[in-house]
Amino acid sequence: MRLAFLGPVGTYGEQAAQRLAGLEGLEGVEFVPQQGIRVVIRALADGDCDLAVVPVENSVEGGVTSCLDALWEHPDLAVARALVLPIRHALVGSGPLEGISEVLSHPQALAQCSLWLGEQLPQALQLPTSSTAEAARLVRGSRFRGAIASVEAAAEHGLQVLAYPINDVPGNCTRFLLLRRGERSQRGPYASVAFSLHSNRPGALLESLGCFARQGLNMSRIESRPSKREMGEYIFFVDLELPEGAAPLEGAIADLTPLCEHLALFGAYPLSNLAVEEKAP
Ligand SMILES: O=C(O)C(=O)Cc1ccccc1
Repeated sequence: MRLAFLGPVGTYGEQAAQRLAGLEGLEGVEFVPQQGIRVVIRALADGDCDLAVVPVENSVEGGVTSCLDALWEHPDLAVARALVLPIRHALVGSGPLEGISEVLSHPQALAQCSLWLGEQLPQALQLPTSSTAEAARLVRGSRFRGAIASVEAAAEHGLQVLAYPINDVPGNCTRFLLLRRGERSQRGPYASVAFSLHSNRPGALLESLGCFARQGLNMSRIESRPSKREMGEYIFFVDLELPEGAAPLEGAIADLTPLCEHLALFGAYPLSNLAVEEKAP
């Protein structure tokens, strides 16, 4: 079984992929690194891989737009499982810290360490890369370039840890999704849906959210993305907590369908939270 993840080795995506494969009880998985989040999803959609792991939301920076857009564009893909991973960034390189004039990393990682960078390396140029581990790979052999990546990525790419932890928010964590092709399940403790509405009129969104409220479904997240067709037209992404049994979700979807131009259920799935486990004594 081939599993696509955001590579190269040493990304947070790889950590999440290994955990998610373990939680699914999969054995003999071939982990296949890809160059970007959209490429990860394409590898699954095109049948080159059987599974894919992508970041969907960060506790500090919010939704990963490329992932949300890709889910909307690929009705053939389903969410099988979710995992919340604690994210602790390090500045890695061949040192010393004072000599670093360029910092490379994934844009999310640069944003998650922006206060630290402003205080410790205010003059350093910030350069975006396709992933944190790609940044680590690129700074190898340089004394003036550093990367923001995990401690594991530093070891993987033969670099020193120059500062750790450097994320601005101590509880920084990211939710990753395990995706597969095929039917989208309606049974599981969490569900993700997205919809666009027929009409832009007073109360239209309120009416649509009422479909969840009437079934007693708690929304754990709501986010809107531009439809990209017209200014002011949106797609709403909603995560729901499902009580035992699928009936309330079926009821909500049945009520919501006539209000929507397009409605997609990405799947119902289990979620594991390693950030909570980390906090437990
Ligand atoms: O680049 C990585 O390591 C990723 O997996 C994407 C990412 C970047 C920053 C925080 C969480 C995930």
